[in-house]
Amino acid sequence: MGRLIVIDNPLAKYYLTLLRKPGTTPGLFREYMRKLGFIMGYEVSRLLEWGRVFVDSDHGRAEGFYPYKPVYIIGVLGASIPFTHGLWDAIPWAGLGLVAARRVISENRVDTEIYYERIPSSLTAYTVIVVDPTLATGRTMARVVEEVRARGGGRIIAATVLASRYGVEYFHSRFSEIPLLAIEVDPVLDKNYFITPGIGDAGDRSLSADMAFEPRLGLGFNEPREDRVE
Ligand SMILES: O=P(O)(O)OC[C@H]1O[C@H](OP(=O)(O)OP(=O)(O)O)[C@H](O)[C@@H]1O
Ligand SMILES: O=c1cc[nH]c(=O)[nH]1
Repeated sequence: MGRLIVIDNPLAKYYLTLLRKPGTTPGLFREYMRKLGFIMGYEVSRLLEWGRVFVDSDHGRAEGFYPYKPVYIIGVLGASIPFTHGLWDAIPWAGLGLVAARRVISENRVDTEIYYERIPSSLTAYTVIVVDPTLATGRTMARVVEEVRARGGGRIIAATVLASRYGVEYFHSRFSEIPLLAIEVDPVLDKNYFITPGIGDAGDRSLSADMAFEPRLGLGFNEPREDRVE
């Protein structure tokens, strides 16, 4: 069985708790996803390769670290935009590749269709982090890993917010050597291939318009008003 790393951190679990609530508006959903991306970047950094370096401060020499091997992040569009952004904030020296994928669900079958790719033709020099906020059946993550492999990507790390137990098993049955990091793993994949209890449709919730944006200010933008600005 492959290596599953479930992030043991109350701050991460708190933001996931907020993502689960159906009342979390798209603006806040994106904000919490981005924070989770940063936390995930912090955890992924333990698996990156670091070199040691001497650094001279004004008062003497100390030992420090520097990123030894270049990194590429591959974000899976569209749901992963805020999560990927947060992870990139944590590891800003990484390159960013994008793959757009959608699930095609037919009777008793789910496939992943890739409809856009912007990844370097060779990834041999890089540690590659594949980032997608949900891993339900695991088909999308596996399909994107195949694309990375086809470009010579050797050292790969998979990062998600929420996985299903089934998805983890499927992913590791295909790629037992790839570490998979998740904030949490839920027990059930329902008959529509959704993670249960889950966070709903992460794509819709991450990308939708938000007429209640900045609810903390109580502005209530979605209340109709007469005095429109022309
Ligand atoms: O593990 P899987 O069963 O493959 O499901 C996970 C995929 O589902 C979601 O994408 P979706 O197909 O909803 O597309 P979207 O991001 O464009 O909404 C999510 O972002 C993953 O890519
Ligand atoms: O539970 C799920 C499954 C696929 N995609 C999602 O966004 N959520």
